Amino acid sequence: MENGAAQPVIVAIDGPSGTGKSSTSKAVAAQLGLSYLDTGAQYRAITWWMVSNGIDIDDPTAIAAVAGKPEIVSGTDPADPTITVDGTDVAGPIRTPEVTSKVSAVSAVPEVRARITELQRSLAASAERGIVVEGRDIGTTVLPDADLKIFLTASAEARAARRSGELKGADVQSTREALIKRDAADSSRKTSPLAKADDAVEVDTTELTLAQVIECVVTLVGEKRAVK
Ligand SMILES: Nc1ncnc2c1ncn2[C@@H]1O[C@H](COP(=O)(O)OP(=O)(O)O)[C@@H](O)[C@H]1O
Ligand SMILES: Nc1ccn([C@@H]2O[C@H](COP(=O)(O)OP(=O)(O)O)[C@@H](O)[C@H]2O)c(=O)n1
Repeated sequence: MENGAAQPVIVAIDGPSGTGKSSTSKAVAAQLGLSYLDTGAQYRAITWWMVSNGIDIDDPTAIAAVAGKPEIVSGTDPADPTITVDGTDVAGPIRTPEVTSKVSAVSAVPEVRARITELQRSLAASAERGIVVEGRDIGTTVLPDADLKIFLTASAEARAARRSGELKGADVQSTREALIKRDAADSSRKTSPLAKADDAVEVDTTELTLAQVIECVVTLVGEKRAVK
């Protein structure tokens, strides 16, 4: 685009846990002046609400019945992404091992996905300069018309090493097993499973530094913008 008034650009970044989606998406959005949405945080937030309200996580009917109740609000500034449930800041509580172990079951419930998908589409539509949205089903289901779709991968070993580096003291082997279990649940659910869209660019980050992955995505966005 000429005269600096770039059209909004929508970037979808999907992939399994620990492939670098959050770090890459935040940095790309910040560099390009775009909004940023962590959709995993939204699924974690609704899971946190279910746990806090004593909903039986093994009962999809019970989850479906209350899926519309919590008000989940995401702040989309990549320098300060926020997440609240009914006005309470839940950025910390949504990262506990308990929520992490229950989020796949809650996010497999179709009523939960419908609710959260609607929020995601509305945030993407209102992002004036565009947005980087990261998750599991963004390119396939939430934003199938995204300008650019990226699917990040990495070996289970690399992903487990990265995650246990974050969770101080966590043992790599048990982190690896937990990751593999969550990926299997996310990939095998019926409603919008974790999957690469046919038109997504796959980037294997196993041997790349975070800076290299960011540069790769920024370059791909530039190429898309040039032909828009
Ligand atoms: N290419 C990379 N090389 C090394 N570490 C990375 C790379 N990408 C991300 N990380 C680190 O791995 C951890 C998980 O990354 P994150 O972006 O949260 O992954 P995801 O959102 O896919 O689960 C973070 O500590 C991050 O700094
Ligand atoms: N678009 C998305 C994003 C996350 N999720 C669910 O939310 C969970 C947490 O996502 P996350 O991105 O915070 O996970 P991490 O890989 O960052 O630990 C995933 O394991 C999925 O069960 C989903 O179903 N669809």
